[in-house]
Order: sequence, then C-alpha cells, then structure tokens
Amino acid sequence: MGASQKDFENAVNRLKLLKEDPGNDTKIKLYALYKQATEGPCNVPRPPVLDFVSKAKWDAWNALGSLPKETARQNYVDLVSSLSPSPKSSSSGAIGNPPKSESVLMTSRDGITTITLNRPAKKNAITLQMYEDILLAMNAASQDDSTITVFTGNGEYYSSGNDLANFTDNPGGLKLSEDGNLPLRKFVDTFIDFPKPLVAVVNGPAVGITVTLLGLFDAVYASDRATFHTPFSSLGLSPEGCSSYTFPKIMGPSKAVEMLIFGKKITAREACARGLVTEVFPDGTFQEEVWARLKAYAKNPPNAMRIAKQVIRSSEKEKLHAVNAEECRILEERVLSEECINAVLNFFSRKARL
Ligand SMILES: CCCCCCCCCCC/C=C/C(=O)SCCNC(=O)CCNC(=O)[C@H](O)C(C)(C)COP(=O)(O)OP(=O)(O)OC[C@H]1O[C@@H](n2cnc3c(N)ncnc32)[C@H](O)[C@@H]1OP(=O)(O)O
Repeated sequence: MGASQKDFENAVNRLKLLKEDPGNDTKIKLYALYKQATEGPCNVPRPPVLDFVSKAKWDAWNALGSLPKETARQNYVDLVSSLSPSPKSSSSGAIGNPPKSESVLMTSRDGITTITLNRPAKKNAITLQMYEDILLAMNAASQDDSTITVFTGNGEYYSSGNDLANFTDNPGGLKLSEDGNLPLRKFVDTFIDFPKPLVAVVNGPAVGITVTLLGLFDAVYASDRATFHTPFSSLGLSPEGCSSYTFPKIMGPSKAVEMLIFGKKITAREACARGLVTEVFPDGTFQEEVWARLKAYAKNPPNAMRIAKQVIRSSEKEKLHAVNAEECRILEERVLSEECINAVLNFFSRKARL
C-alpha cells in the first residue's frame, strides 16, 4: 500500500522532464509535499515577511502539519502523475486516485469539489471500503484546483454513520494498521489536517462518526429535516472524531454530555443553537440556497482562504492529534467489549433499534 521510495524517486525525476510549467501554485504544493516526505513536519523558522517566495513555500509546508511522511510521498507521486498525461487524470478537474467504489462519489465544479456518500439503501452507512475511498477523495481534493471541499449524502440520510457490519465482518475486531493503530486514527487525522475550507451539506439525519467529525469542519449547513445523533453508549462504544474535545468546546460540557454520553438526538435547529451547525435552511429550498452560497464563497482567492483556515486552526492541531490518538486507543478496547458486541448483534437481529 502507498508509494514506495522508488516511486517517489521516479516522480522526482519525471517532474524534471515536464515540458510545461505546472504554475506557481502547483510548484509550491510540490515543494511542500517534497519537504514533508523527506524531512517531515516543518520546524524551521518562518522566513522574513518581505521574502515572499520563501514565505509562500514555508506556509505551504507548514500547512501540511503532521501529515505522515508516507502520505506526503503518496500525495507527491499522485500530484506528479496528474501533471504527466496519464489514464488516472480525471476530466472533472479532480486529481490523484479517485474513489474506487460507487458508494463514494467525487465531482468538481465551480471551484467546489464535492464528496457524496452514495449508499442510500443503507442510509449511507460507511463501509471499510468507503472509509478508504473517502481518504482517496480527500487526498485528491486537497490537491486539485477547487477552493472548497464539500461533504454531503445522497437520498434521505446524510449518513447513518459507521456500517455496523464493519464489526461483525471482521472477526476479532477491526484490524489495526501497520503502525499498530486503529485505522480510524489515520482517517480522523486527515480531517484534522485538511488544508482547504471543509463544508458539510447535511441533507438529512446524521449518526455517529458523521456527526462527531462535524466538529472538524469549517462550516456546517443543515436542512431543517436533519437530526444529529451520537448513540455511542447504547452501542457500547466511546466518542471519536475528536468529539470528546470539540463538542465540549463548541457547545459547553453539559450539552456535549447529553449528546456523547446520554445519546440525545437533537434537531438541526438545536444543533445550530449549540454551535455545531452554522445555519439551518428549510428543506424545500435547502439545496438551491446552500449551493448558491457555496458557489459565491468559492470565488474567493483560494490562497487567502487556505491561509485563513491555517491561522484559525493551527494552534489546535497538535491537541487534536493527541485527542484522536487517545480516543482511538480507548475505542480499540470498546469495539471488543461485550456491550458493543451485544448491541451490534441486536441491531442486526432487529431485537433493538435506535
Ligand atoms: C481508513 C479506514 C478507517 C476504518 C475506520 C473504522 C471505523 C470504526 C468507527 C467506530 C466508531 C463508531 C462510529 C459510529 O458511527 S456509531 C453509529 C453507528 N450507526 C448506527 O448505530 C445507526 C444504525 N442504524 C439505525 O439505527 C437505523 O438504520 C436508522 C435509524 C439509521 C434508520 O432506520 P430506518 O428504520 O429508517 O431504516 P432501516 O433500519 O431499515 O435501514 C435501512 C437499511 O440500512 C441498514 N443500515 C442503516 N444504518 C446502518 C448502519 N449504520 N450499519 C449497517 N447497516 C445499516 C439497515 O440495516 C437496513 O438494511 P436492510 O434493508 O438490509 O435491513
């Protein structure tokens, strides 16, 4: 899995043979990914204010935060591949490896890359393949020409969260990744480090991990039909997606407890009053109003938006990575607990529904 050192060296050489100048934005992205892949996170001092080129390069490198070297290497290889004529390049303007299944769709238009959960018959429950595909889509979206990245769901639901079959189909629990961590850690890290404005267009009810992750989004627009539910306790699980930190910060500890410990389902308007949702729209005009708004926002200068996000988020990144690591450590135990196994079996045997 992932690009090897050899792939990386080949990409470095292929870049030298490019006939067309890829443009300054791309060159800066390549520089940042190269530095991250070879040296790791940026820890050199920021260049003087008037040295614009060095400063832009430093900003791009620094914006990659703690992106693992392997991911940076893969992103670098993907970006170089997208510059050379290759069957993987997409006509939509998206670059990198696109999602592999039809359950995660990726489109790029009007400066917006949209990642759509597309499994309506299962309320957009997220399978292991879909988690992988979301990562591929996010990697591509982080490097393409779009200015804003949007998540939404197809059909009645935004998403019913983690597909509970991820637990039953993997005897002995979810497999840990090569680094010994629950693969969820890498997934959530990608949201923490995502460099562009990330917007959720919550078209209907949202459950579990698709609610907790909202605390890592930059804006959340919801239909008044949407509800927000984190039934972790009744599933024998524990909070994830950094919600143990973001929710108390966003809505205050007691409101966070209601959701994360007692599993209270809240409406879009309640979620807005709690600060989890940015704005609520009537369902009848939701799509029209939200997309018109996003198209206008997407016309803002992309670097200014990216840098503004970095300024707003960077001081919290280290904390969020630490929270994610700890939540995953605890969840690793919870997914093997009797409480969790019984809850999941109950769901599938229809003895108990939420
Ligand atoms: C890079 C790799 C990363 C790997 C990461 C691993 C991740 C581990 C994360 C662990 C942490 C957990 C996070 C969570 O999200 S917990 C929340 C999980 N979700 C739920 O508990 C919701 C379960 N679903 C329901 O309660 C109901 O289905 C719902 C209220 C959503 C809708 O009810 P309704 O009666 O309207 O519809 P149905 O129940 O008939 O649903 C239609 C069909 O869809 C199936 N379905 C729905 N949701 C899920 C789900 N989450 N998992 C599996 N299947 C789901 C349902 O079974 C129906 O299927 P059938 O038509 O075949 O019966």
